[in-house]
Amino acid sequence: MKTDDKSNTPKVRIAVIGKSNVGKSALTVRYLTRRYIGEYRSNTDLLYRQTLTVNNSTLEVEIVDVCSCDLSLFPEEAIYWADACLVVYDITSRDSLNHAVELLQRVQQLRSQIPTVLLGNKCDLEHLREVDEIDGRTVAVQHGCQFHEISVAENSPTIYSAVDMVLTDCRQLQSTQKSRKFSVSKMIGTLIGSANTKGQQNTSQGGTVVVCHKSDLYKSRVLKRRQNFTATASL
Ligand SMILES: Nc1nc2c(ncn2[C@@H]2O[C@H](COP(=O)(O)OP(=O)(O)OP(=O)(O)O)[C@@H](O)[C@H]2O)c(=O)[nH]1
Repeated sequence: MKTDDKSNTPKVRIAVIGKSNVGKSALTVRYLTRRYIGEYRSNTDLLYRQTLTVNNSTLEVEIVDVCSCDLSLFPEEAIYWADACLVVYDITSRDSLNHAVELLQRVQQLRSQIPTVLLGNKCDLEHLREVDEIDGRTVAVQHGCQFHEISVAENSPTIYSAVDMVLTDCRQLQSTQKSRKFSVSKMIGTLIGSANTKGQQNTSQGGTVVVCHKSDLYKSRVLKRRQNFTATASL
């Protein structure tokens, strides 16, 4: 999570990944708009942006709905870009859980600390179930992430609580990182005789959904992460 460049509104970025047809787009649109879009076809990644109030805090939330057109391509840029990750499978497809396991392994290799939630979607289709709940839960435990079964079609309340919880986790992580950074800069400021007094404006924004391409955002985000890494390593 980061603070928006133009305001003090904290920003949280979520990547939604999973096999094709598991309901990633339906989930993203449901969470942000409370609506269910049954048929949603896209052959590109889509970035949704909306200002939300979560647990009494205003957040600018960006969600990238990662296109799964080419399953052999792991969405590395999206994972570097994100603060949290939702991995979705379809309880009526064993293959989709297997794919989710591969994704979770890659996510852990790249970003071992990133808050992650495994979601088993379409639990309204009980008669077509191929994946028992315990199987999904076991995978989640093995990969140290949260787990929920949901039905985007039936508007499970768990959709909102699960995403709100991961947003809250991101905020807490950000606060910890901020206070650590603050004490380091304060210490350096004391040493060289100038405290960091950089001012910030607070202009919170309203709530609309924006759909846009994200390639440039990814580039700057990945670059910033690499710079942060160098800075942390050198301290
Ligand atoms: N029964 C049922 N169908 C669902 C549910 N969620 C999504 N679907 C349906 O599953 C299909 C795929 O949903 P999408 O949201 O397009 O899935 P996706 O993962 O974004 O698919 P790609 O864009 O191919 O990656 C659509 O026909 C949805 O209507 C659900 O909870 N229950």
